[in-house]
Amino acid sequence: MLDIALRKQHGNFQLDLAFQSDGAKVTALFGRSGSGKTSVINMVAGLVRPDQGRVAVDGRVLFDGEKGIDLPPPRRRVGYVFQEGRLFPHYTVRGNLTYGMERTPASERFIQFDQVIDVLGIGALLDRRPSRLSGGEKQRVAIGRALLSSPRLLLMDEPLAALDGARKDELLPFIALLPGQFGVPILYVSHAVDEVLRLADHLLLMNDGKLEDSGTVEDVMGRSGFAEVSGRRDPASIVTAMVTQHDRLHGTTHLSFPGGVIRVPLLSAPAGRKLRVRIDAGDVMLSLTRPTGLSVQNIFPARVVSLRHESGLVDVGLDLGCMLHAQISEQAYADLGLNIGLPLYALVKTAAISRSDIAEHEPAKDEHPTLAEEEI
Ligand SMILES: Nc1ncnc2c1ncn2[C@@H]1O[C@H](COP(=O)(O)OP(=O)(O)OP(=O)(O)O)[C@@H](O)[C@H]1O
Repeated sequence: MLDIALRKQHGNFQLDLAFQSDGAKVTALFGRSGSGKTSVINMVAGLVRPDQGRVAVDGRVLFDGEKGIDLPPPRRRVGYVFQEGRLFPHYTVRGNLTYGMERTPASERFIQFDQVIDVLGIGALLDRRPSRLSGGEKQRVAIGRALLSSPRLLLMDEPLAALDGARKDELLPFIALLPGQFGVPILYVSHAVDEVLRLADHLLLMNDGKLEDSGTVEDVMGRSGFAEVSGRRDPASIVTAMVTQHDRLHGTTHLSFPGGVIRVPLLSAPAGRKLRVRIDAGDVMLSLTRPTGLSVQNIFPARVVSLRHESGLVDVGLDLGCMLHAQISEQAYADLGLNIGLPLYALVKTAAISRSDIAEHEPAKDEHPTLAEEEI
């Protein structure tokens, strides 16, 4: 349980927010550059002192402005992974890894060296210096070093931002494994939608030093504040789905979800894999009758459950076993005669769902991420 309230004046910039995150494995702090994300985690880590506030992790108070509690960083039991590894260049990988471990009293160590090496796949790197590691390897070692201090909370500040797309895809599954394997919750700073989709349970949306929204990934990504901050056209729905089959002939993968079967562009994830799919509200069309003679493959019976008028558009909430949002014009709303409870059909074009809108959410228990040979 994270219980955080922070106030800080940085020149003209004022940070003022409070949140709690109970039971989440990964809490994502999402916002534009300069919204104050790094400042928040620096204050949780004890690297920056808030003007006022309180920071508690599982009931253990790390900072309380009123009570004069301000634990120094090493006593906070918080691990920190920075954007670019920040490994000690004069230590080998082994030296970097044991650094944090040796500073944690033996009675408080609950994460084992061998387990970290194994989960992060860094056994072959132990005798190398950081200068002989690729970007992805450096980050895995940095994660290992943070974990080996047996932290009660892991802070990650855009840990993938310095990596190219391929390395990023490779590291994401490792990060997804961490809370389950080590039982350490993560506060994860990002401004990448795909990372949040993949990793987070709880989402905090920051804007100009304030918390603009907070809740489950499904809820927050479905609201207009997130669309605005992430530069997306419309709000979106996040549906949870499972891979059922690949239709290579037609280049599609079939996913089962509460609304039926949705076809998306061909994926490599195996059958049975659980995914999150992001569907932009503007990509959902509505029809009062089941359409025929259309190219659209994804047609779902639905019922209107909410109508929200905003800036000349109507957000139509649909129940099709799960929630799906459609965004239509006032004209279309009037022409269709929409009202609450009306049965209709929701249509989603397969091609409108891009691969970056689909993320594995829970890694399969019996699988371990695989690594390609990395070029330095
Ligand atoms: N020590 C400081 N002194 C003055 N201003 C600061 C200080 N640290 C941060 N700021 C200001 O606070 C604001 C928030 O910065 P912060 O780094 O927390 O944002 P961010 O959301 O993490 O951005 P980015 O994604 O670019 O890292 C910025 O306007 C920044 O210039």
